[in-house]
Amino acid sequence: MSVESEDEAAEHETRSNLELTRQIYDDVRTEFRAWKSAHARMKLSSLYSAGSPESTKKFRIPEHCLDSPPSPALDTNCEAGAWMQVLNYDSNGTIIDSTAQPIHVYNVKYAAFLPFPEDPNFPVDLYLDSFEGLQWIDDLVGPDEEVIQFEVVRRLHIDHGVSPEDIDGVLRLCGDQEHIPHLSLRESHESGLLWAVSQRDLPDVIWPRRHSPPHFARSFPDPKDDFGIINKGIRKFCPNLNCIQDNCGVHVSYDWELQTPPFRPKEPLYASTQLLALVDDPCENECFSLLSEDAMDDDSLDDLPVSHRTVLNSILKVEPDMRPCELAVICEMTCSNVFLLRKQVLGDDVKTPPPNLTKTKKSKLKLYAPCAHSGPCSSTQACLCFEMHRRCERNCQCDDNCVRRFPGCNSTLSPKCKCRKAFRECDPEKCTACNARHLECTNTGLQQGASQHIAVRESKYGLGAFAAKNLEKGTLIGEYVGELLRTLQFEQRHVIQKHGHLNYVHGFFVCLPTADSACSASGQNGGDTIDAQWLGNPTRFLNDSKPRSQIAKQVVHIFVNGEKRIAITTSEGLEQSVRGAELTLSYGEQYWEGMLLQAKDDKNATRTKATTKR
Ligand SMILES: C[S@@+](CC[C@H](N)C(=O)[O-])C[C@H]1O[C@@H](n2cnc3c(N)ncnc32)[C@H](O)[C@@H]1O
Repeated sequence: MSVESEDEAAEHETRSNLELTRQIYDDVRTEFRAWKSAHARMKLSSLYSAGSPESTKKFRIPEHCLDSPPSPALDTNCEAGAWMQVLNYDSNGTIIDSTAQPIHVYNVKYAAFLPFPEDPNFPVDLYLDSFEGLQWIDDLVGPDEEVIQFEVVRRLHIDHGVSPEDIDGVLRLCGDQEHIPHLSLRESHESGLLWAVSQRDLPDVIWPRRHSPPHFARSFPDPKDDFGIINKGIRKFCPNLNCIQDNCGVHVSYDWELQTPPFRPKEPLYASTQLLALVDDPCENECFSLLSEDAMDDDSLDDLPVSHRTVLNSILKVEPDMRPCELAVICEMTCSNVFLLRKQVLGDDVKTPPPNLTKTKKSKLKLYAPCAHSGPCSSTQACLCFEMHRRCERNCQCDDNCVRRFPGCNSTLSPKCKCRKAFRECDPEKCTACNARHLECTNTGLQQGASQHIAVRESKYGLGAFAAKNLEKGTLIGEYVGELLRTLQFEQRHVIQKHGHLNYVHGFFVCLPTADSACSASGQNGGDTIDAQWLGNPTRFLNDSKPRSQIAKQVVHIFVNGEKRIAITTSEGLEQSVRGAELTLSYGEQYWEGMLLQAKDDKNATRTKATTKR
């Protein structure tokens, strides 16, 4: 076949694939629309039968109004000419009447929806300001389009045998010609149409000719690439080691890369013979510390199975300085063999700390991120914790005995407990004297979920929390829990809650002045806030003690295994909170300043609106 005819054949195939794809697209779109409207009708009829008054109203913006450009800012006079037509339906779906109402046009470029749209006092500009810096994703493939494309791909591949490569080409061509945003099937192991679809619960569309979904080869890291496998796997879990949630949505920030730095091979800090200094007592597994000098130089390990070598090699990349006695247990080998193999693999030179492996992005350090680098946590290693003047915590990748880590207490006596003084709960891994591991220690209340029974009932300011029994001073009443908000969400919620004069947001910014120096900056959630409006426990009903009450409680921000949490306790200064008394705490002047300012602004806005109308 000549070169020209080969080209022609390829062109012909592309053209027929394109026609086929267009045809399939048309079919799938028609089937999907039919399914969707049947689905919507079913929903609507269930609403009618439930007799919901809302179901008899529908809103529609007349089409000619959609053409008008949105006005740059709040357009109170509706100059852009946008109207909303309100149609009233009876229970048979017949229109009873229709009225046209002018609508305000906001340049809502970023906000998904506007709260209190009918309330002229809502601070729209302030609310929209909090969305600054966000933008639409231009090439977003909508969820409906994704379902349609997935089905098109399935039919092309299963019914017509088109290869994944050709499908990619023809989808691109079709998308470009018809201006349909599209994804290629696989862009990386974490992006592309197939990956996006695998992340969703697809709607249960009943396609006329449903087959099993296509299986396209997915790429996995090379089985010999230990770090590739670890780094692919760790993304499935929450980076916070205290959390056991897979695909956790609470602790994972938008900046995954920074929050969970990939694991990298560690450089050994000790020469093999220097490991002898780390052994106090020889282990019972043919301990290397008992080897004669001659035997130490013998590096013939002929009898060692290959699988043992492979396992040890992998572990040495992650923990090169682990004691041979411990490694021997993990690898099911004798301690002497571990020692000899380590010597063979890593040599016997004293290692100097390697150059910086982790380049940290300083501009993004607002969020808490654990440190991850080789060598000790010092200025030479670009250690994030060192730079931020904070302690290393459990999520950091440094050794357990890193000097920047809080050492834990070695005391069973509460006034002497270093952890209490530093506003930390005792650490089950470090505080052995008080037996924190088995939760015998009294400084583990938040970890144990300890709380006091609180009665919730009407108070002077809406609902309030009341002591259900006499409470001794210093008693942990409970933990202030709710949704963990990032700064941006916090700003948005704050505007809404202040407007409603009901605010359940509690910040982590404040820290008691006597706290450990690590307190102000460190913590997995430093800089975040807790919002108890929609989720919480009875501590959300503690009102403010203004004017000063005799039974004020205190809020303490406590470190629990590297995370900041909010404990509410009865004040140390007071003898006892009696049964039936209202439990209150001080919200702080700032809280009320914000709320009052807002109330004043609202009043002024009403007055201005009224004057303008007149
Ligand atoms: C965390 S909530 C407390 C529970 C609230 N009373 C309820 O009914 O859900 C805080 C809100 O309670 C009200 N509040 C609490 N203490 C108050 C006080 N001393 N004076 C006026 N309002 C107060 C305010 O509306 C405030 O935004």
